[in-house]
Amino acid sequence: MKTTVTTRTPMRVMRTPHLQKDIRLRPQTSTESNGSESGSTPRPRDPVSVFCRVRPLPSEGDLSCITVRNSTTIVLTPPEHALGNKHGALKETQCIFKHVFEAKDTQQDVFTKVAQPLVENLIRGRNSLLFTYGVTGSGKTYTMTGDSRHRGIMPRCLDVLFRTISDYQTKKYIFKPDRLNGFEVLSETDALLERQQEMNQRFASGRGGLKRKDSDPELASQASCEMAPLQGIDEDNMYAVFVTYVEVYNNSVYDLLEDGGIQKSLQSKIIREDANHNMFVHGVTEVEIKSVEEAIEFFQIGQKRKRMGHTVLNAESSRSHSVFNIRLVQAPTDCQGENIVQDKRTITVSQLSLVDLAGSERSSRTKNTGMRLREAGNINNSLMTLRTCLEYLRENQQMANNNLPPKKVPYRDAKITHLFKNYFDGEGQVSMIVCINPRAEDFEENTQVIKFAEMTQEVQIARATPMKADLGLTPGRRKANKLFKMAVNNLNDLGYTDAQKLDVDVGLVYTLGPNFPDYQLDSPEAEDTIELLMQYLVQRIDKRKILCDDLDNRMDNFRLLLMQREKENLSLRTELASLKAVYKQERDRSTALENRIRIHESSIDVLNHKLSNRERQIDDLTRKLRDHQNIITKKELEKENQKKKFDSKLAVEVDRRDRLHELKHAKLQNKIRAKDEKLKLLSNIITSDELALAKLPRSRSIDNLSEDKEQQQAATAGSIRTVTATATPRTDVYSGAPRVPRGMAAANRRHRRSRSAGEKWIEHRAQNPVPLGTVLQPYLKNRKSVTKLTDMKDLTGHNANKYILVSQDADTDGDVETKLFKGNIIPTCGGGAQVIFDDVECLKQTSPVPSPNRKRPINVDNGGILSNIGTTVSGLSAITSINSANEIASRCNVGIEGHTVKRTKV
Ligand SMILES: Nc1ncnc2c1ncn2[C@@H]1O[C@H](COP(=O)(O)OP(=O)(O)OP(=O)(O)O)[C@@H](O)[C@H]1O
Repeated sequence: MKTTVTTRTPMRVMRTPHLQKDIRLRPQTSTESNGSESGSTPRPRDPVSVFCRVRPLPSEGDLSCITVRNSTTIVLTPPEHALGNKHGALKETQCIFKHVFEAKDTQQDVFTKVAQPLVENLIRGRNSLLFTYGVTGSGKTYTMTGDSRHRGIMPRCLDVLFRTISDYQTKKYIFKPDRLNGFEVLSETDALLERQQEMNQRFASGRGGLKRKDSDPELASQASCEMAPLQGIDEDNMYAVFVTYVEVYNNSVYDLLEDGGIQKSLQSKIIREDANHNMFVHGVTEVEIKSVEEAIEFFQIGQKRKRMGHTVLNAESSRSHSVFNIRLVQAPTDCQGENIVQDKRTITVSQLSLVDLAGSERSSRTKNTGMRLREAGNINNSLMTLRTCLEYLRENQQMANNNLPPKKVPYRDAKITHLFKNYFDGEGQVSMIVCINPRAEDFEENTQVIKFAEMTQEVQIARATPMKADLGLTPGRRKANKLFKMAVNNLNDLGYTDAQKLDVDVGLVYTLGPNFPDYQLDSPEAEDTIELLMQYLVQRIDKRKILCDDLDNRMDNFRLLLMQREKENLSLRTELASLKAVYKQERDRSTALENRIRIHESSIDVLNHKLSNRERQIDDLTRKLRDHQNIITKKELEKENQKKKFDSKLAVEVDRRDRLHELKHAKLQNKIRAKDEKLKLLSNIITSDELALAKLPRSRSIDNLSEDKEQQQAATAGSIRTVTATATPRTDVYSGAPRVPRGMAAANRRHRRSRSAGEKWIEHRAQNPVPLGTVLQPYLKNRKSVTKLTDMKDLTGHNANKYILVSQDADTDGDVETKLFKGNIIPTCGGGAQVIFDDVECLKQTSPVPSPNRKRPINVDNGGILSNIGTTVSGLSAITSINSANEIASRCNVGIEGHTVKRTKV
């Protein structure tokens, strides 16, 4: 990017670097000014600017000896009591100054007229000296320093200076004092290290160093200012401010900012001359400051040290000269206007010295003795030396026109004159404020002061020529760079990311510099003009050479760049062609892919539609499933509840049955015991019958008896013929003919009788018997069914001769077992009847489905009473047989006892 910045700062003086051996600002030396000046081109000179400030009268009753006539003139009127004014011998004295400040004039007025031009000098690289001169109490310190409400020249100078350079300050320690009145340029890294070291030292310990408070309201109020920044700053330079504060007391120089305690501060310093013939206090503490508050803080530290030193030395503050130096260091920035050129020769140092001189009263008037007298003597000596120096300077300058040899100026006679030798002897601007206390008592001292001021005004000081290095860099580059960066940032914000890669070009601007000087040779100073023109032409030639070289370089660079671009262009064209082919292929491929995508998209739509339908269905089904599950859960709960109820009922039932069973068992036991006794009785009867029968003839009756006996035995022994009804599938098998048990006689007398021979059966059964679902039924032709045998007539009333007892039981497996106990009814001699059981038929209906509770059949050996008829006879059947046998026995009771025992249920 090419910048179009063509404005140049007015103070720039072109000077080619190769001609400049040392481009530091270098005031002329006394030798040059006094001796060799005659032979060289005369430099423009300005008289010392002397201002007068008349303070208000200390008290209302005081008489004044001063009258301010106008802004430049005062009149000194001798009071009547003044020395040598007998009979009005003394006349009024009128004195003219550059400007006279009256009592009503403010500190700002004084600053604007006196000090502001000096600060402008400072910024432009010129040295300046301002000192206040006057008797004690005339307002020197008030003018120079002021107080918190009426800030003096010094804080105002700092304020306006920092306001002016605020945007152009370097970081701390970029410039570093070399302890020989010069400066070095440090790199960013070194400066950073220095800053870190300083910070470490501050935090390390609370040593009595120059530690800075963060914010002091008093300082802030002193620092606050309403002044506008000054014009004319070189915006391509970077600036740093350094201050020193020294005191000259009894012709010794003390450093007021020295770190290390009062003892060290009281060690006097020596004044030395640097390589450029500038005078400086050797080893003085030079503090870099970055704000006006910081500067005032250091000033106050110095003031404090000054007071402490005076206490130690038993001195008076107004007996010393104070010198507060503000040094402005500036150096140009590089071609990009960003960093400082790392070359110490490019540094320009300018200085503003603010001097508050001690009071100038005579010792005879103050009537001092001893120490004070010595102080006064020293003060007078130093002020006298100043006066002498200025007088000699004036005389030398006046005599220079007459070609007379110059007088040696006695700068070294006093420290204060020695320190400022280069101002008077070299170049710069010197200003003096003469402070006057207008009271009549100070008339004589004021007269002396005014005489000194008049004389000083006649001294000419060479005008300072700022020597700034011209490195051929483009003026305004810093601003251009700043603008360029702003533009780049704007472009970046707008989305042009490539903008960041752009480089700013703030190279040389093709101009030969300032206008040609006036070259009219008809004036008396023609020779000077020619000299000036020659200098100007040399500068122009040099500048032209620089520009030509730069142009050649640029042309070469441009050619190279052009060739490079052409090559790039060719390769880019080839690349473009191949890319176009690739692009076409890719476009075809993408079209095909797009078509496929379209097809897939339509099928995806169909699938999506289906999917949504399916999802709806799934939702419906899920909802139904949930309903069903709820119903099932509900039912299961109900079932569970019912089961619980049933279980509880069952438990109650089982309990009740168990109890009944136990009762029955106990009853049975009793009955068995009774039956046993009865059986014994029966056997006794039988035995007695046998004995009776034995007496009868062996006949058919015997056979019958034996047959009956057999039947009796069978009945007694429980001869059982078991018929097993197998149920596969649910069919009942009835054997019909009873089988003879093992070990029994094969003969069955019953079959020998005809069935039609008049058998008449009494069927004794339950009220509602379970119907026999068997194929084969018991054959009972003439029968009468009774449910109860309550009376004898029931057994004999029907001419029945056969008795059958039908018993039905359901076992645990649910099988129904029907038993038919058969017997003959035999009338007894007592008119009763007895039943002799001779047969048992057992009909069993077995469920075709095997019950889980059904147990494997077991064989029971009952000692011949119960025969085991194969494995098909169940254990339960056997037990039933035993019960049946018992029952037969109980039935026998009917016959034996003549049914005396009441049977509730058979
Ligand atoms: N122009 C002024 N307006 C108002 N007050 C002033 C003015 N000049 C001086 N004073 C006051 O006069 C007093 C003495 O002034 P100052 O200390 O500045 O005198 P000085 O010349 O510095 O004395 P010394 O030589 O002893 O240092 C101070 O209190 C100050 O406020």
